[in-house]
Formats: sequence, C-alpha cells, structure tokens
Amino acid sequence: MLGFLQAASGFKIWRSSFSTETPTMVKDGTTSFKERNPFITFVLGGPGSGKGTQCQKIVETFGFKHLSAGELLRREIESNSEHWSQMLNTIKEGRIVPSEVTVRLIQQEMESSDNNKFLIDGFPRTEENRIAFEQLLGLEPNVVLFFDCPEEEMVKRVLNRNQGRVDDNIDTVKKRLKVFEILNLPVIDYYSKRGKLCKINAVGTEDEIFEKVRPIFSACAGK
Ligand SMILES: Nc1ncnc2c1ncn2[C@@H]1O[C@H](COP(=O)(O)OP(=O)(O)O)[C@@H](O)[C@H]1O
Ligand SMILES: O=c1ccn([C@@H]2O[C@H](COP(=O)(O)OP(=O)(O)O)[C@@H](O)[C@H]2O)c(=O)[nH]1
Ligand SMILES: [Mg+2]
Repeated sequence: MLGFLQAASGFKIWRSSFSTETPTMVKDGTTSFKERNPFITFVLGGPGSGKGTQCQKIVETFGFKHLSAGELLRREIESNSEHWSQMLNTIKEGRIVPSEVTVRLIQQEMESSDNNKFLIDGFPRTEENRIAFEQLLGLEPNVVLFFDCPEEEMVKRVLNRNQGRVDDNIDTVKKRLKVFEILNLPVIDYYSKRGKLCKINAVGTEDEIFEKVRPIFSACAGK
C-alpha cells in the first residue's frame, strides 16, 4: 500500500550507499551531545500549516535555535552535495528523503550550535525518521507541537507562499498531504500517547496562533 510513497527510482542503491556508514556519536576524547542535556522541540503539521512562521516567533521570543529539516535538505541540494539530484526528485515528488541523510544534517547543526534549545521543524516525518533520530542521538524531544490545519487552508497557503519552491504546486501538494496523512500522523499519534503532544488549532492570524504557542514555552522560560 505504501509502495507509491517510497519507490523512488534508484532509491535502493541510494539508500544502501548510506547504510554502510556507521554513525559515530562520541568521538575520542569528546563528550556526547546527549550530555549537554539539550531541550528539543519537534514542530509538526502538514504542508502550509504554519510551522516555519510560528518557529520564527518562538525564536524571537524565546531564543531557540531553529532547524528546518526541509531547509537543510534544500541547502544540500543547492550546494550540489552527493545525491543532490535524488534529493531534488524526492522533494519534487513529495516523498521523504532517507533518514540517514536528514538525521546527519540535523545532528551536525545541533552539535555545532552554542544554543542548547532547539526547534526541529518538519521532522520527524515518518516513524522511521523518529526511530533513527532517537537511536542515533539517544535523545527524545521534550515537547512536540502539532499545528492542526484543515487541508483546504493548507493548500491555499502553500499555493500563495511564493518562495519559488519546486514542491509548492497543486500536484506535489496533493501528494504531500497524502504522505502527511499516511506517514506523519502515526508519529503525531505516538507522541500523543507519550503525553508529549501539544496540539494547536492552526486557523487564525499568525499572532492569534502564537498566543496559543506562547504559554507552552513561558512555563519553562519564565516569560
Ligand atoms: N496563520 C496564518 N494565516 C494565514 N497564512 C499564514 C499563517 N501562517 C503562515 N501563513 C502563510 O502560509 C504560508 C505557509 O506558512 P509556513 O510557515 O511556511 O508553513 P509550513 O512551514 O508549515 O509549510 C506562508 O506563506 C505563510 O506566510
Ligand atoms: O525530514 C524531512 C523534512 C522534509 N523532507 C522533504 O522536504 C520537503 C519540504 O519540507 P518542508 O518542511 O520544508 O515543507 P513544509 O511542510 O514546511 O511546507 C518535504 O515535502 C519532503 O520531501 C524530508 O524528506 N524529510
Ligand atoms: Mg516550513
């Protein structure tokens, strides 16, 4: 049933070339990232639900480091890194890039940051993403935000976004909504059962929505 979501051409070869690498968390003589005891927030929601917009506001008010998984992947593509064309095709088709790639990029950004409070925006997109992150870093999120938005509102926002993205067109958006429902909702459900989910109704003005976000962080930041 999920075949159409995962069967990118060359996907298996691409994937196996990553799986031979052994991720090294603790280099000789250095402490592991986990020992920094970072505060981690995953920010989830469908395409156009307002994740990036609200992350900006959280950064301004609470001083988090914002890591957008999609932005990190787009940056990799722009820098012509290895596998850039498979990544571009995957994004154009609204499918999910292998966890090894995304987790490595997120891990690098976290480890090189002076900030210890992270907003990880648009990740994990699948249960496989979630498990890869938790196993490789040995960490779980402290909080998971879920911006709950009706599909027609998400479509309208994405089609008006105007950032020149290859995936902001009606065909790709329809595929992304399907991928969100099939692969991302189980992650949201998982964190709900773990008592970590903060579900926010994402309809309203940006400021109205931020007023629902603010108390979640005020409690721990004293603001
Ligand atoms: N509450 C809102 N009401 C209307 N438009 C919004 C709202 N929040 C964000 N937008 C707009 O919708 C588009 C998608 O928002 P974005 O933050 O990029 O969403 P996501 O990161 O979840 O895809 C952007 O053009 C943004 O300016
Ligand atoms: O962990 C991730 C995050 C993003 N993507 C890809 O990057 C695209 C854009 O993601 P982004 O979060 O930027 O989109 P948004 O939801 O903000 O519109 C997604 O559709 C996926 O194809 C991915 O494969 N893995
Ligand atoms: Mg975004």
